[in-house]
Amino acid sequence: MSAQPPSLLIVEDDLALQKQLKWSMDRFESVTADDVASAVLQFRRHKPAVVTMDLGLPPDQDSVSEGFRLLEKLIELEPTTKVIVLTGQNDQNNALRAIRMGAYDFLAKPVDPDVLVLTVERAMRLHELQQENQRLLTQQEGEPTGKLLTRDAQMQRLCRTIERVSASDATVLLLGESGTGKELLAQALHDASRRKGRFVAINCAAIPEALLESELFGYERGAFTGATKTTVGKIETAHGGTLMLDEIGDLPMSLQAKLLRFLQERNIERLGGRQEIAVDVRIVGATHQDLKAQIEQGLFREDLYYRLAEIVVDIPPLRDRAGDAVLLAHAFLRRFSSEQRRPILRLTDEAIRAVEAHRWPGNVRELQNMMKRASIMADGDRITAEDLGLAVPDAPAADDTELDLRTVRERAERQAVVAALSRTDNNIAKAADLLGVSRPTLYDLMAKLGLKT
Ligand SMILES: Nc1ncnc2c1ncn2[C@@H]1O[C@H](COP(=O)(O)OP(=O)(O)OP(=O)(O)O)[C@@H](O)[C@H]1O
Repeated sequence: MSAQPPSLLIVEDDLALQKQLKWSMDRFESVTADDVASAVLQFRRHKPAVVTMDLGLPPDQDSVSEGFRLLEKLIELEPTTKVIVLTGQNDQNNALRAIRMGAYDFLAKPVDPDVLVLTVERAMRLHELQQENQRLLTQQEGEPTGKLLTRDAQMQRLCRTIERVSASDATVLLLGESGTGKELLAQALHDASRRKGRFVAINCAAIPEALLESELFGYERGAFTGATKTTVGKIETAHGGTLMLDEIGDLPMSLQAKLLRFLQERNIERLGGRQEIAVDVRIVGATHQDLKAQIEQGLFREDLYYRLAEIVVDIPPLRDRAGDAVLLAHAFLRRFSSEQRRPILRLTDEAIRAVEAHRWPGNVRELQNMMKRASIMADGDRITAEDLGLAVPDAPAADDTELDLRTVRERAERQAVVAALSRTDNNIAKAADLLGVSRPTLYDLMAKLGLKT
């Protein structure tokens, strides 16, 4: 028995030819079959990456019906398999039909062994890369920041920072416009920290000043009129976990002092209480405000700022993340389509350009809401710029002042690849077509630029 599992299945009913094919492709571990039943059996058993198959199979060698039956079955069993169909000369129609059904490639008989080996090799390479990509994707989903979709280099770096600081107890300050994903990142930080307690978020801007103190610190029974029972505050609720103070720039001065005291001493006193309660909580502050400017205006305590800002994470707005708007638009459409049990909605090319050009003042939240509305309102399976209420841009503007050729080239390459992948919703074949390169070249480029599908 060979050490390697077979990666190639050769389906050919002419045994002499089958032997010849096996011999000419002896660099691959292969198994053979001579009809639909034996091919399916071998396929299920070995899950080969590549199959070469004849279309004329028994019992009806002169027709292509058995061949197509097998092709359909193989693609159904494993859509990622690369099937190479060997057709008769002048059999263009069947070749095209096979490709439409999901075959990877076709070759006309008699097949040149060198061409065959080359085609199989490329198919194997592609299969391997796709498996690797799939593995990376599932791995990414398992990561704490896996729910955060991005292909932007700065955002990816930021995710790694979040994962890295998660193990420490450092207080983290997330700065970013509204809807940029601050809460998503705070939650990811908590998940990655493996702190056993809960993740609790409180929006400091949404709660009236009079109530905010009791919300945060809790109160004892009888502390004020209406305090009929002792109630723990958000800080205590998050004991052992993470407390996100959203819109911390809106925290009233009186509470800033109290929060600072808590951060220094790590214990709280409930309203109306006399006892100090030690609380172990990781604080994550978040705001869309410019805290430094607020400090200058006397609206935010500088000492509190430095307590909060042990690690500062600047989240870029969506408009500055290359390719992300379209990537997210596709992802949201897929999610909403499946939630509404309807076929996946697609953006027209014009809609894609409009999404790319829009400034997204409300960032990811605005985009998410727009896709949700569009998916509810859509009549057919296409969404136009008009459906989205977006203007169609004229021509892409270029304002590149960078003149170092290598930097310019690399940036342009990354932009083009990211845009092509986003536009085609990660369809490698279509993205490669758009870019005018072969699929293997695109995979090489993606590897070089550190991009995942
Ligand atoms: N990169 C992303 N990938 C997927 N979903 C995202 C991403 N960024 C944000 N979202 C989603 O967008 C919505 C808004 O994000 P989130 O609430 O985290 O933003 P925020 O910065 O906290 O907003 P605000 O400042 O208004 O509170 C959420 O539903 C979130 O799940």
